Amino acid sequence: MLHAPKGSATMKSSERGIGLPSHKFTFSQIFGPETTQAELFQDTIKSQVSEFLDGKNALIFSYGVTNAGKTYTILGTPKEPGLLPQVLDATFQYIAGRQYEAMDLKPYLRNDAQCLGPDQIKQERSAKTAIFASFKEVSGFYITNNWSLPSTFSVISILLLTCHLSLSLSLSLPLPPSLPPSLCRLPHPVVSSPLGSSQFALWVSYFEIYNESVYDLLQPPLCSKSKKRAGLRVCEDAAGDTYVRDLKWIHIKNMEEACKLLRFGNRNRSAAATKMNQSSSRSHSIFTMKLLKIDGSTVQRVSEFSLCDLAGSERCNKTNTFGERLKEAGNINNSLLILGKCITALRNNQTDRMKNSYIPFRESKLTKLFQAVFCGKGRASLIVNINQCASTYDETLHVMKFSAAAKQVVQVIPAKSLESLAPRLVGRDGKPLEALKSYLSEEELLDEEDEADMSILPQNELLNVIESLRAKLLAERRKNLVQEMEIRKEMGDAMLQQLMESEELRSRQMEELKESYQERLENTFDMYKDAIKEHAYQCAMNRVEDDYVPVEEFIAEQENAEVQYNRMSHISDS
Ligand SMILES: Nc1ncnc2c1ncn2[C@@H]1O[C@H](COP(=O)(O)OP(=O)(O)OP(=O)(O)O)[C@@H](O)[C@H]1O
Repeated sequence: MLHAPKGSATMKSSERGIGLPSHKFTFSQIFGPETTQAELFQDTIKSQVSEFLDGKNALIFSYGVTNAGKTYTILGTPKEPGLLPQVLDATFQYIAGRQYEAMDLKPYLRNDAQCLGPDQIKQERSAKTAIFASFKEVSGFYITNNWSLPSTFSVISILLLTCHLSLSLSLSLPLPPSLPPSLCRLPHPVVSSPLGSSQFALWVSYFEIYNESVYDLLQPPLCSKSKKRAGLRVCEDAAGDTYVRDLKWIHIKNMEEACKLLRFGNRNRSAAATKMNQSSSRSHSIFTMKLLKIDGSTVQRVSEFSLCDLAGSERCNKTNTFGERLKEAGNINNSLLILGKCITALRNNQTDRMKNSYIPFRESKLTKLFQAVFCGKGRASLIVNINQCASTYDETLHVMKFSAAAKQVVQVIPAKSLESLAPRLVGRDGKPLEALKSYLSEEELLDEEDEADMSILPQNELLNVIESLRAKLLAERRKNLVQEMEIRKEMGDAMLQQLMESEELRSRQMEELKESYQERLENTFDMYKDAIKEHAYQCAMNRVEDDYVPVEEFIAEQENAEVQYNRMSHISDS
């Protein structure tokens, strides 16, 4: 239950009769400030860790306003290790004694693995050595970045009643039928050690999305500050799954190595002080583990577990944001906005069978990268961090509204029934497929309030009912509009088809006509040619007949001419 404090924008609005001063939200689970990190792990993501060890994908987000405890939830402190070190610890316990030591099998693209040659293995080893060489011996379990805060600030942080609200966007996949039943049980601590001869290799990556660019946090820092870090590209593999190209994947064997990598990555992470948090994270950081299950020298499966520490959602005026910080805030808010839009569109598509809203996964790097998980290839959980600080009330309310929308994505789909549908839930374009639409029955789509006696509802509940009815009416209108458009499109298509067919017929007839004219023309031409030839021959024959002189007459004439000539020459001589 959120009650707007005096002076907050929400309270001011409600005093003017717009909106309510109190809001009620429902979450999967709520944890108070007394909750330990171990309890949080047990009650939230433990089941996802066991699924990960069983070969499925998992994604955890920590979300909330700046300074609400997101980084604390994910990383924790040396005394209170957060979710990430606990997941790593559980994984190493699970694969203990069954680690695949050779580094010749490495994750490739999003879900594949590749076999490395001797030179590539050498490169992998030297990349790992280069990272570890930058550390002196690490003592202790886990060391985060700068946890020491100014004394005034530490007082404030003690007063913070940081809560973790957990909800999950569960789109779980069925267990592979080949899995032995022993893997489904969860004794101490998360999943029992596997039976059989399988071995496991754990590879990790750590990157951040800062100002909509992806940077590898396991890349050695640049020597010169003037040089710009190289951003990495988000690409798609043949199956349409996204992956970060040229991202460093490091093979780790124990918690000490994991701890060093985390320290290395955290040093590279873009954190800058805002007015509200001295070590505020200005980027979304994503730590991903890939577990390769290997039989002999063949990779049987690759499962992925990502923990995403989102940058704080914030309004610019509160956090004194200028220049570079302002640009960061814009990018942070934009990617969170897109995340919100995707979740809202997913929810809308699930609640309205006729709706097929566009889901803007591609509009931000964050959602593009995790599209597959949202679309059924794994299970996503959102851990919402809030604090009771009155000055961030309006932002916190915003966070809660967003999370409430995310929560509804889960409520519509019973996870068990989803299992058989999950792989077909959403197409590559992010649109939900027919399977899900037809799965939801009319009754499931009717809210309880449709059947309730509304007169007994308090005013704010009535407003909610009105709001929901308004939304339904709008959805209905939109549905009708879509149907009308579809009919128009169908008619247009049919007319176009008809036009194209008649056009084809016409051009075929033209062609035939042309051919027949051509033939007739050629025949006439031949006829004329023959006639001309005949005429020319006749003329020639006539000429021959006219000019004909019999031979005897010709000879006599010749002789006569000769005599004449001789006589003439004699006269001239004398
Ligand atoms: N549950 C908790 N118990 C004790 N201290 C906490 C708790 N949650 C947060 N803190 C402290 O509050 C301060 C702010 O927390 P943190 O840096 O995790 O916030 P954040 O939400 O990640 O902020 P940003 O988004 O700005 O990075 C830190 O000093 C952290 O140690």
